Amino acid sequence: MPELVFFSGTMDCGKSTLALQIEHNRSARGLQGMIFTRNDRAGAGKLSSRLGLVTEAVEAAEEFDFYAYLVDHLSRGGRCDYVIADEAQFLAPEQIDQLARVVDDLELDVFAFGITTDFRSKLFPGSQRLVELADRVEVLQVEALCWCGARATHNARTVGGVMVVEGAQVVVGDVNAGNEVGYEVLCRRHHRRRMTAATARAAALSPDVLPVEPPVSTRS
Ligand SMILES: Nc1ncnc2c1ncn2[C@@H]1O[C@H](COP(=O)(O)OP(=O)(O)O)[C@@H](O)[C@H]1O
Ligand SMILES: Cc1cn([C@H]2C[C@H](O)[C@@H](COP(=O)(O)O)O2)c(=O)[nH]c1=O
Repeated sequence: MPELVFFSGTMDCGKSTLALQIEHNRSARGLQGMIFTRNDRAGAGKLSSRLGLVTEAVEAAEEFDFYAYLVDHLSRGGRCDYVIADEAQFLAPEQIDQLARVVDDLELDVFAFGITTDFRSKLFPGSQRLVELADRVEVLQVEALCWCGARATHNARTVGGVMVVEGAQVVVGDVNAGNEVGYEVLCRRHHRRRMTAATARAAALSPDVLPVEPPVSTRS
């Protein structure tokens, strides 16, 4: 039975790498996939992973219709055995509906990859629709870590090194970027407290932070 699967996680947890692995393993067995992406950091029409692998993809822009594109491709005698859609958080809800129709009416597996929530910890509309429609939601096994060592579950945006909670939902960027706009993955506790690795380091070094004395009753 073909499925719509949503592989989700924070930034930098290996989603694009897994997309490339699924593509590799299936094409090694003679299957032919159609790869789509939107706004990959490597540029239009690319699906790239931080491990250095990159492959060509169809750029699914705003008005792109996945169902119509695939019907057209197949009716011209083209082949497609499965579909991969990376950076699926950027897709419009209607485009996710099209992907579900690809599964149900064209009987193709669709593997979608994306982050669930934005820098404000709000759902991206595309991810919300995926959670609503997917046959399965898979959280990636390789966990990205917060600076404190806990599992990172949230994405923070920094502007000039400072965590922000206001701004446009979509700003293409990277972790460890050192650019004006960057991203950092954090656990919920530190996302709530707006404590990035840099602010935690600064607080630890600050002379304003006094060493904490244990309560009198516990002193030996
Ligand atoms: N130099 C490296 N050596 C080993 N693994 C790396 C290296 N750089 C990145 N990675 C792995 O790649 C992951 C990021 O993969 P990527 O597919 O780009 O993530 P995503 O698409 O989820 O943002 C990191 O979590 C890490 O496990
Ligand atoms: C949190 C957040 C992220 N983005 C952008 C930044 C990157 O370009 C992608 C995520 O890519 P990855 O392969 O999962 O690392 O999304 C954004 O536009 N808005 C956000 O809030």
